[in-house]
Amino acid sequence: MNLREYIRDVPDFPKQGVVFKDITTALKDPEALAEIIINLSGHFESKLPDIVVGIESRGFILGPAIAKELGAGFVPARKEGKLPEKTESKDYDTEYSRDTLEIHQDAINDGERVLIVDDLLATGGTAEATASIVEALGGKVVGFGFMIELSFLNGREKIANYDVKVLETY
Ligand SMILES: O=P(O)(O)OC[C@H]1O[C@H](OP(=O)(O)OP(=O)(O)O)[C@H](O)[C@@H]1O
Ligand SMILES: Nc1ncnc2[nH]cnc12
Repeated sequence: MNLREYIRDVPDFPKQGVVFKDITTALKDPEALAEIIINLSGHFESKLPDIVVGIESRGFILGPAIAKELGAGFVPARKEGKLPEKTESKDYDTEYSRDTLEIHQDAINDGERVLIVDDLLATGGTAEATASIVEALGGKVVGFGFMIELSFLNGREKIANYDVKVLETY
Protein backbone atom coordinates (compact mmCIF):
# COMPACT_ATOMS: atom_id res chain seq x y z
CA MET A 1 0.00 0.00 0.00
CA ASN A 2 1.17 3.53 -0.78
CA LEU A 3 0.22 5.47 2.36
CA ARG A 4 0.99 8.78 0.62
CA GLU A 5 -2.12 8.38 -1.52
CA TYR A 6 -4.21 8.57 1.65
CA ILE A 7 -2.59 11.72 3.11
CA ARG A 8 -4.24 14.98 1.96
CA ASP A 9 -2.35 18.27 1.44
CA VAL A 10 -4.23 21.38 2.57
CA PRO A 11 -2.44 24.61 1.52
CA ASP A 12 -2.36 27.66 3.82
CA PHE A 13 -3.69 25.88 6.93
CA PRO A 14 -3.55 26.85 9.77
CA LYS A 15 -1.43 29.78 8.48
CA GLN A 16 -0.52 31.25 5.09
CA GLY A 17 2.45 29.35 3.63
CA VAL A 18 2.00 26.11 5.63
CA VAL A 19 1.00 23.00 3.64
CA PHE A 20 -0.95 21.01 6.21
CA LYS A 21 -0.69 17.20 6.04
CA ASP A 22 -4.22 15.98 6.81
CA ILE A 23 -4.20 12.40 8.14
CA THR A 24 -7.97 12.07 8.59
CA THR A 25 -8.23 10.73 5.04
CA ALA A 26 -5.82 7.89 5.94
CA LEU A 27 -7.45 7.13 9.31
CA LYS A 28 -10.89 6.59 7.76
CA ASP A 29 -9.57 3.85 5.45
CA PRO A 30 -9.56 0.51 7.32
CA GLU A 31 -6.55 -0.91 5.43
CA ALA A 32 -4.48 2.27 5.73
CA LEU A 33 -5.31 2.53 9.44
CA ALA A 34 -4.28 -1.10 10.03
CA GLU A 35 -1.03 -0.61 8.10
CA ILE A 36 -0.13 2.49 10.12
CA ILE A 37 -0.69 0.76 13.46
CA ILE A 38 1.00 -2.53 12.50
CA ASN A 39 4.07 -0.87 10.94
CA LEU A 40 4.67 1.55 13.80
CA SER A 41 4.09 -1.01 16.56
CA GLY A 42 6.04 -3.73 14.68
CA HIS A 43 9.17 -1.59 14.60
CA PHE A 44 9.21 -1.25 18.39
CA GLU A 45 8.19 -4.77 19.45
CA SER A 46 11.75 -5.71 20.36
CA LYS A 47 12.14 -2.54 22.46
CA LEU A 48 9.55 -3.85 24.94
CA PRO A 49 8.03 -0.49 25.92
CA ASP A 50 6.04 -0.36 29.18
CA ILE A 51 4.30 2.88 28.19
CA VAL A 52 3.32 4.61 24.95
CA VAL A 53 3.16 8.40 25.37
CA GLY A 54 0.85 10.02 22.80
CA ILE A 55 1.20 13.76 22.12
CA GLU A 56 -1.96 15.94 22.05
CA SER A 57 -3.91 15.81 19.95
CA ARG A 58 -3.16 13.63 16.95
CA GLY A 59 -0.86 11.37 19.00
CA PHE A 60 -4.00 10.44 20.97
CA ILE A 61 -5.45 8.82 17.85
CA LEU A 62 -2.49 6.53 17.10
CA GLY A 63 -1.00 6.05 20.57
CA PRO A 64 -3.61 3.83 22.27
CA ALA A 65 -3.90 1.49 19.27
CA ILE A 66 -0.09 1.09 19.17
CA ALA A 67 0.01 0.57 22.95
CA LYS A 68 -2.62 -2.18 22.66
CA GLU A 69 -0.55 -3.96 19.96
CA LEU A 70 2.57 -3.79 22.14
CA GLY A 71 0.89 -4.80 25.41
CA ALA A 72 1.87 -1.41 26.86
CA GLY A 73 -0.08 1.24 28.76
CA PHE A 74 -0.97 4.67 27.35
CA VAL A 75 -0.07 8.05 28.85
CA PRO A 76 -1.19 11.38 27.31
CA ALA A 77 1.15 14.36 26.94
CA ARG A 78 -1.33 17.24 27.09
CA LYS A 79 -1.31 20.93 26.29
CA GLU A 80 -1.04 23.24 29.33
CA GLY A 81 -3.82 23.30 31.92
CA LYS A 82 -5.70 20.15 30.87
CA LEU A 83 -4.35 17.56 33.33
CA PRO A 84 -5.92 17.62 36.81
CA GLU A 85 -3.01 16.37 38.97
CA LYS A 86 0.57 17.59 39.47
CA THR A 87 2.51 17.74 36.21
CA GLU A 88 5.99 18.02 34.75
CA SER A 89 5.94 20.56 31.91
CA LYS A 90 8.04 22.00 29.10
CA ASP A 91 7.67 24.97 26.70
CA TYR A 92 8.50 24.50 23.02
CA ASP A 93 8.19 26.00 19.50
CA THR A 94 6.60 24.27 16.48
CA GLU A 95 6.24 25.08 12.77
CA TYR A 96 3.40 27.49 13.54
CA SER A 97 2.96 27.90 17.31
CA ARG A 98 4.53 28.24 20.74
CA ASP A 99 3.08 25.84 23.30
CA THR A 100 3.54 23.97 26.60
CA LEU A 101 3.18 20.21 27.10
CA GLU A 102 2.53 18.44 30.40
CA ILE A 103 2.56 14.85 31.71
CA HIS A 104 1.28 13.78 35.13
CA GLN A 105 4.21 13.38 37.53
CA ASP A 106 2.97 9.96 38.66
CA ALA A 107 2.28 8.64 35.13
CA ILE A 108 5.80 7.33 34.52
CA ASN A 109 7.80 5.34 37.06
CA ASP A 110 11.58 5.40 37.40
CA GLY A 111 13.17 3.21 34.73
CA GLU A 112 9.99 2.58 32.71
CA ARG A 113 10.56 2.13 28.98
CA VAL A 114 8.66 4.73 26.96
CA LEU A 115 7.77 4.92 23.26
CA ILE A 116 6.66 8.42 22.14
CA VAL A 117 4.07 8.57 19.32
CA ASP A 118 2.74 11.44 17.21
CA ASP A 119 1.32 11.83 13.72
CA LEU A 120 4.03 14.13 12.35
CA LEU A 121 7.61 15.29 12.92
CA ALA A 122 8.18 18.87 11.70
CA THR A 123 10.69 21.12 13.55
CA GLY A 124 11.01 18.50 16.31
CA GLY A 125 10.19 20.97 19.09
CA THR A 126 7.20 18.95 20.26
CA ALA A 127 9.06 15.62 20.22
CA GLU A 128 12.11 17.02 22.00
CA ALA A 129 9.97 18.64 24.71
CA THR A 130 8.09 15.37 25.29
CA ALA A 131 11.32 13.37 25.64
CA SER A 132 12.69 15.90 28.11
CA ILE A 133 9.54 15.58 30.28
CA VAL A 134 9.67 11.75 30.16
CA GLU A 135 13.34 11.76 31.14
CA ALA A 136 12.78 14.32 33.93
CA LEU A 137 10.26 11.84 35.36
CA GLY A 138 12.82 9.01 35.25
CA GLY A 139 11.54 7.24 32.12
CA LYS A 140 13.80 5.78 29.42
CA VAL A 141 12.80 6.86 25.90
CA VAL A 142 13.16 3.75 23.68
CA GLY A 143 12.09 5.55 20.50
CA PHE A 144 9.74 7.79 18.54
CA GLY A 145 7.07 6.67 16.05
CA PHE A 146 5.57 9.07 13.48
CA MET A 147 3.37 8.60 10.42
CA ILE A 148 4.97 11.57 8.65
CA GLU A 149 8.27 13.46 8.66
CA LEU A 150 8.69 16.89 7.03
CA SER A 151 12.43 16.44 6.48
CA PHE A 152 12.95 20.01 5.23
CA LEU A 153 12.19 21.27 8.75
CA ASN A 154 15.10 19.20 10.18
CA GLY A 155 13.25 17.87 13.22
CA ARG A 156 15.43 14.76 13.31
CA GLU A 157 18.39 16.84 14.40
CA LYS A 158 16.61 17.47 17.72
CA ILE A 159 16.06 13.74 18.37
CA ALA A 160 19.18 12.37 16.66
CA ASN A 161 20.17 10.16 19.61
CA TYR A 162 16.97 8.10 19.55
CA ASP A 163 15.49 5.30 17.42
CA VAL A 164 13.04 7.14 15.11
CA LYS A 165 10.55 5.25 12.89
CA VAL A 166 8.70 7.25 10.20
CA LEU A 167 6.28 5.79 7.63
CA GLU A 168 6.31 8.62 5.02
CA THR A 169 8.97 11.30 4.49
CA TYR A 170 8.35 14.50 2.52
O1 LIG B 1 7.79 19.01 15.04
P1 LIG B 1 7.01 20.22 15.46
O2 LIG B 1 7.38 21.46 14.72
O3 LIG B 1 7.08 20.42 16.94
O4 LIG B 1 5.49 19.98 15.06
C1 LIG B 1 4.82 18.74 15.16
C2 LIG B 1 3.58 18.86 15.97
O5 LIG B 1 2.68 19.79 15.36
C3 LIG B 1 1.39 19.16 15.26
O6 LIG B 1 0.63 19.34 16.39
P2 LIG B 1 -0.10 20.71 16.77
O7 LIG B 1 0.79 21.50 17.69
O8 LIG B 1 -0.55 21.38 15.52
O9 LIG B 1 -1.31 20.21 17.64
P3 LIG B 1 -2.61 19.32 17.29
O10 LIG B 1 -2.15 17.89 17.10
O11 LIG B 1 -3.42 19.48 18.51
O12 LIG B 1 -3.25 19.88 16.05
C4 LIG B 1 1.73 17.70 15.09
O13 LIG B 1 0.62 16.87 15.41
C5 LIG B 1 2.87 17.52 16.06
O14 LIG B 1 2.43 17.30 17.38
N1 LIG C 1 2.62 20.92 7.88
C1 LIG C 1 2.01 20.28 8.88
N2 LIG C 1 0.95 19.50 8.65
C2 LIG C 1 0.33 18.87 9.67
N3 LIG C 1 0.72 18.96 10.94
C3 LIG C 1 1.77 19.74 11.21
N4 LIG C 1 2.39 20.02 12.37
C4 LIG C 1 3.40 20.85 12.10
N5 LIG C 1 3.49 21.12 10.79
C5 LIG C 1 2.46 20.44 10.21
